[in-house]
Order: sequence, then structure tokens, then C-alpha cells
Amino acid sequence: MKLSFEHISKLYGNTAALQQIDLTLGSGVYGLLGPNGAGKTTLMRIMTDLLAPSTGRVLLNGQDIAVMGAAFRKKLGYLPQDFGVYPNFTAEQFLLYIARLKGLSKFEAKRQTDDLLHMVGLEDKKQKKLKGFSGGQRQRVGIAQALLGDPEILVLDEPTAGLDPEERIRFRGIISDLSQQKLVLLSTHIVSDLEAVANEIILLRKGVVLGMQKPASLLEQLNEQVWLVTVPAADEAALTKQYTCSNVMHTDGKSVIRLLSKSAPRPDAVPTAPNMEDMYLYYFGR
Ligand SMILES: Nc1ncnc2c1ncn2[C@@H]1O[C@H](COP(=O)(O)OP(=O)(O)OP(=O)(O)O)[C@@H](O)[C@H]1O
Repeated sequence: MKLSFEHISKLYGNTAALQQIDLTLGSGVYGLLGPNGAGKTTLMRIMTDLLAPSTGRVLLNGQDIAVMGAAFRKKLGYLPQDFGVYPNFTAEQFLLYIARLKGLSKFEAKRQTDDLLHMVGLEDKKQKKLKGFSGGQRQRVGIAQALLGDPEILVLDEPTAGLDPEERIRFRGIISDLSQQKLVLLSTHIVSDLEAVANEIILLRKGVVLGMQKPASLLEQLNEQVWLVTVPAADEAALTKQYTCSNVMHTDGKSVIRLLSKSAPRPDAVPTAPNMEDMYLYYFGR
């Protein structure tokens, strides 16, 4: 499978939400990472054929998705950011309903609904009305509905928003279990969610793709650029003003500051292994 974005731009009035995006994706899990307003939702809506780009086109195996229309949408599962549910439906009723809208037979709709409720851990809540669900449970229903019909392409807009740590771990398990034959694109600004699941990370800032790389190589680039500096608490402000800091810990009147710098910020600075939050600040921090 090959999905290509060719010279995609999107203008909202004078705002350029996306600028000349050229990307080719195959099977695997892609994380779309960028701060608020970077253009993640816009890119995903264009990829799902819900929004027309101002210029450019999206091709699936060489075919324009706008021309493929329904044939493309059949291959697609989508969890929108503002996933609304029918409050008076039970989880099971809702999934059966979406399955039928997706064209599944009654038998197949029931089979997949049962499987997916099990997969997202909501089997015992299937008779419960959605209005009584927590944010995390609702999000799991959203992930299940995106998976109905076993789509080849899965687009998840902030799927981990509102999930607690345990639910995040469960979500990672679900994504990792999905066949590697699928193309999964998920957006987030929670970097730790990507390290474990994404094969590639697409960095998006102000509508421009800064690059697409494996998590490990993004981290590698920061080797010898992340430092721990221990200073009296009174000196903390000067350092945090001068450098991009990813963490400050306070112990015994001292501050242990984790900061980014191309060279040792002080002779006593200790280099430390970069993590994904450092990487995020490196690309998107001040
Ligand atoms: N319908 C719209 N009309 C006008 N401007 C819009 C519209 N939708 C998005 N924008 C603007 O386009 C830019 C990209 O927005 P988009 O929602 O794609 O970003 P995002 O990365 O998904 O942000 P977030 O993480 O906050 O969801 C922003 O500047 C936003 O204000």
C-alpha cells in the first residue's frame, strides 16, 4: 500500500494551515506530532477526503482519493477529534449501527462488534448507555468504531486525549496488535504515546513538515545535547531563562535542571540520554 500527499496546501482565508506537503506513507504506524494549530487535523481531514485541499492531491496506490470516492472511504477508519456519540445508544447498539452504515451484513456487524468490544475492554459495558461513559471509555468506543470493517487505513485524531495512564497503555497495546498490513496515522501532542507505537514520526510545525523519522533516530540526533545541571535554587531562574529546559527537580535547596544545549552549558554539567519530551522541545520549543 502506498499513500502519497502531493504538493498539498490548504488556505483558510489568509491562514496557510498547510504548505506544500509532500509525503509518502506505506504500511505501519505513523505519528503526526506538532503543537496546537500546526495543521494536524487539517492534514487528517484531507487524508480522509472530508476536506478538499487548496492545491495538490492525495493518491492511494496512484489513484486520486477524491476520484475514488466511496471506494476509498470503504478502506478507511476514522476517529475524529470531536468524536460525538449518540448518548442514548448503548455501546453495542452504537457499534452495530455504525457497522450497518459501513455496509456490513447483520451477521458480520454482530461478529465484529463483539470482537471489538472485547478488544477495547468494554465487553462488560456493552449494554450501558454512552451518556454514562467516562471520557476514556467513550474514546475506546471511538477507536472500536474506526476499526469496524477492518479498514486498511486508520486515521486517529488525538486518540489518547482524555485517557488515563492505564488506558493509554491499553491503547498502545491495541495499536501494536493491529496488523502491520495497515496504515495507521495518529496525531497527538503527547510524545510518550508515540515512542512505543510509532514506526515513524512526522513533525509538523506551522503547516510545514519538518521531517519524518523513526523515534530512535530522532532521539539519536540529540545525543550529547541534553544535560543535567545541579545549581543552588537561587541560580535556577538565570539558567531556565537562557536555555530550553525540559525539567526541573528540587532537592535540598538545590535545583537539578534538565536542559538542551549543543555544548556543555557549564563545566560540571552531566550529559544524559535524550527522551521524547526533549525531542519535542528541540523542535517545537521556543
Ligand atoms: N475552519 C477553519 N477556518 C479557519 N481557520 C481554520 C479552520 N480550521 C483550522 N484553521 C486554522 O488552521 C490552522 C491549523 O489548524 P488545525 O486544526 O489543522 O491544527 P491542529 O494541529 O490540528 O491543532 P490542534 O492540536 O489544536 O487540534 C490553525 O491556525 C487554525 O486556526
